[in-house]
Amino acid sequence: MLKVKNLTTGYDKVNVLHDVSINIEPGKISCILGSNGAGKSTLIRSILGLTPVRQGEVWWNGKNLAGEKPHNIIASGIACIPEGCKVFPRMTVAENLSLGAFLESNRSEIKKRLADVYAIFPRLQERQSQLAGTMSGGVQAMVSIGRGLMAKPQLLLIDEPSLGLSPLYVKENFKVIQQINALGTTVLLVEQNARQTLAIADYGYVLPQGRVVAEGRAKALTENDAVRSAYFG
Ligand SMILES: Nc1ncnc2c1ncn2[C@@H]1O[C@H](COP(=O)(O)OP(=O)(O)OP(=O)(O)O)[C@@H](O)[C@H]1O
Repeated sequence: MLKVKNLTTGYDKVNVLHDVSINIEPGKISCILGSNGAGKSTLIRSILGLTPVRQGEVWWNGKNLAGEKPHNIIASGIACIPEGCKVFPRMTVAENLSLGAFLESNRSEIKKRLADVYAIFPRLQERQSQLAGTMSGGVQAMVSIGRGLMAKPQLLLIDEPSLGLSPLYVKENFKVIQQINALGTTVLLVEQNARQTLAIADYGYVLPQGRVVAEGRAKALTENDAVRSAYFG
């Protein structure tokens, strides 16, 4: 579905990703594990066409994305929930969610998607008229995930959904990610929180410093000694 082949890229004169290859299979939850500054967000930026690929290729549904503009990549079925699950604070919950469907003009389809998001997050329906910036970080994270779903993507990229959230909200949102996947959306989860991520993922890549040093089924990675000592303490 999505193949990143031998990707090397970075900023200015420095490369932050080196020869990175990943393969995202449809219907699964895949994850990229790495600590601060490992290059996780840069990988997402390269997939979305925001950071140009210096070497290597990104293939999406059989098409090489070289030179493709970010808005065309988004329109082809990839949505991204950015790091820190940011919302537009002066807009209501419903307005934030509607923005996620900006490529869809059919009003009844938008209404249906909104109903689907409210079914996943009943709390957002209760607060649909509230300004997003006045809500707790955990509820803002739900808005951000909901906004990603409003695009009805084939592939949802989620950049560190646990960042800054209390353990309770992390647990709740990870459950929602599983639920979203069970409803048919392929997920690529980029995280530092290895334990909880591997608990819901099918397959993972370990990217400590811009290079993939280990990959495998989530269960095998959980049992991998190098991964355990680096990420589980
Ligand atoms: N726009 C930019 N210009 C220059 N350097 C950048 C830029 N964005 C990121 N970097 C650098 O690239 C490296 C990788 O950053 P990246 O954000 O991809 O890492 P990350 O794994 O997502 O980490 P974090 O969890 O801290 O966001 C870091 O050293 C960072 O300082």
